[in-house]
Amino acid sequence: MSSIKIECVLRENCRCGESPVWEEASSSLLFVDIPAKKVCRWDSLSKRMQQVTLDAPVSSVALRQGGGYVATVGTKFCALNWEDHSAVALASVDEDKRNNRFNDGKVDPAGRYFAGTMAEEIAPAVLERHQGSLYSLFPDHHVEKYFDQVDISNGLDWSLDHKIFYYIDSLSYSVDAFDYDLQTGKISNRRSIYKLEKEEQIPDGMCIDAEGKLWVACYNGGRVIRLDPETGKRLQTVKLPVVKTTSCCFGGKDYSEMYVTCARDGMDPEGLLQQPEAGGIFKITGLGVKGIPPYPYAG
Ligand SMILES: O=C(O)[C@H](O)[C@@H](O)[C@H](O)[C@H](O)CO
Ligand SMILES: [Zn+2]
Repeated sequence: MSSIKIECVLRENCRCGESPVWEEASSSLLFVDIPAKKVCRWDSLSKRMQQVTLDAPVSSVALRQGGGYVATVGTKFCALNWEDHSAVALASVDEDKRNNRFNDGKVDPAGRYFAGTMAEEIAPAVLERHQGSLYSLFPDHHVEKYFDQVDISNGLDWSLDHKIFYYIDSLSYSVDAFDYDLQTGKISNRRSIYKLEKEEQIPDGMCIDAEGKLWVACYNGGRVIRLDPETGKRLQTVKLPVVKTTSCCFGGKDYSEMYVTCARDGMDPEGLLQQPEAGGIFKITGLGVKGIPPYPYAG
């Protein structure tokens, strides 16, 4: 039996921490704080934090083949230069929707950067409905749109054989799957593989483990859950000492640790007193399962 340990490794007070990504080359965790417009990089060896502040909400970050990063900033896919703190737009979406911004994003196994949009929130999960769409930025910088009518575009990942794309529109309270064509980047045959239970609250960020099972961070649920996408069954629940858990990824040595982001926005003063680590970065060890490395953007 493995014994699970949960530890707040960085008390960062993120307003809305999101998009954790492990960078093996520097033993660092990348993540964003969306409303604070920040991309952060925490060196797990030196415990030092670096950050770049941009001029619009930054909702996801990813590695870039050949160095540097890409990020979704406002409604733009951007290339991020860590040295000079610059963000250069590679493509723009939703230009007719002034109140929209990107939300979660991740790179597919062929190096395309997938990310979806949403209307800006008035309060957490309070927003104009059906304004979002799902897009991907191809390595040649052209953008393809998959569908619209999304409420809060969130967690995404691909099966280990690259034949299935998993996706979460938070307000559907469902984890969905599509058939995936890695050659073309096309998706088809949408179906639900898991409906969240009431106490699990709102599905947010997601990642896959080396056994092909899905881990979903439950916003307002204070937990990550492990799902078997084949049977539609929940296999495990890991509770955290903060309620607004937003996303998760594997990292550390051999991807044997899980990192979880969370939010402070939307918590009342009493909640913040009870959960002083809200907005921090959590590390879970002893899960007994590993993750896989993140794919870098190929453009
Ligand atoms: O990070 C996100 O995905 C959204 O931008 C957040 O605002 C919350 O997670 C959402 O409100 C919960 O559904
Ligand atoms: Zn999210």
